[in-house]
Amino acid sequence: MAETFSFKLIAIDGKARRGVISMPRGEIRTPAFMPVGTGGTVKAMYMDQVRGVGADIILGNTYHLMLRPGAERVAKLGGLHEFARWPHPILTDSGGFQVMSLSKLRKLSEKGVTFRSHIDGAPYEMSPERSIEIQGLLDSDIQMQLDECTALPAKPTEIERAMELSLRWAERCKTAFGDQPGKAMFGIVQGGDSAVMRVRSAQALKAMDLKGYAVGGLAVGEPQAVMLEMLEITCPELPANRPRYLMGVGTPDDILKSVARGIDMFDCVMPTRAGRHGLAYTRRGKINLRNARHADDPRPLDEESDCPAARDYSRAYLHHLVRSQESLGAMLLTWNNLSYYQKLMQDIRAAIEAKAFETRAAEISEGWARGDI
Ligand SMILES: CO[C@@H]1O[C@H](CNc2nc3cc4c(=O)[nH]c(N)nc4cc3[nH]2)[C@@H](O)[C@H]1O
Repeated sequence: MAETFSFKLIAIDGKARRGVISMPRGEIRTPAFMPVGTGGTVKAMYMDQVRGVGADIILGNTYHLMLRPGAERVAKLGGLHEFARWPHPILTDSGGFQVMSLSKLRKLSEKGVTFRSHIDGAPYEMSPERSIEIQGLLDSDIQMQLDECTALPAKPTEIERAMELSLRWAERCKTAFGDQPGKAMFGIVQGGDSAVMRVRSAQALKAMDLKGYAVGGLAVGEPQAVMLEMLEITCPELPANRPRYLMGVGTPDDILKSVARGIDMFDCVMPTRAGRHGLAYTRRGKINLRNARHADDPRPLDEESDCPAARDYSRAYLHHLVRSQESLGAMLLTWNNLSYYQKLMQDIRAAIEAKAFETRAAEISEGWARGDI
């Protein structure tokens, strides 16, 4: 355990980086995948299981938690770690993205955003200062600045406006966050699919000397090639000795390709959401357990996995659970998927240390393509 937030690079292989973030609540091995725990729970999982598959950190959402059960209430109950019984690091998103994608009647101004809850229509205001205040009430370890994520495609003037607003909000969040040595506030690079705007955003945030940097405004439906091109433009502008977090990403293939371009941290609803919809991620590719072809298949998802959900249950049983909409179906597939994602991250970290990332990445991708599943 460390008194203060620090990031150490252990090995570099091309642009791929193996590092470790040290914080009072524990260490985060990078490249890292953060299971999404939106409302203070990683859906269909016990927190001990989340830890058991190898997660060092989970993600929470300011937007959801401020609406229900309320940030002040969580603070009164001892903060999000106590509330959700997860004593390890938590990163919270700032709410801007969720306001724009979930809430109703939202209005954005220099001051912040006003909106109505998607749950009960109640009115709320969220300024950069209030977002940081809420993340503090949740006792979040890594807090994200409030930003405006531009939906793509967008006009250059729109991309520039939102990117510049986000920079002003970054300054206000840095001031509101103040000096908290055991925690971190990350800036978020915006700039849509514009190289010029991405560089301007990254350089301005670098000048603020923040403890970490997220690449935002991506994984919003753009082609993978556009996302990767934005990483090739953005990462070189960010300080090498600070963590880089690609928000909302992604599939196993997205992760391999983004690590290869210098990204250290990921979060994505894919493994948990897919698990609830009958989809299993395996080293041989994705399996849709809804498909009737599994009805009589006695094989497990992966006989070599150390995860009981992958090793001890037949595909026929999983197919039955999914078809019958049994809760255990979502539980076992979520467990399998998060276990697969963490095994992938472990594989990636070891490959970078061995200076064999490119070869290993190709082997992993071939495994998916074999398709003998
Ligand atoms: C396209 O699939 C949907 O999209 C989400 C994943 N993609 C994503 N891109 C993001 C960008 C930002 C950002 O620019 N700023 C802040 N503060 N948070 C962000 C969070 C993000 N998440 C999933 O919810 C999924 O349902």
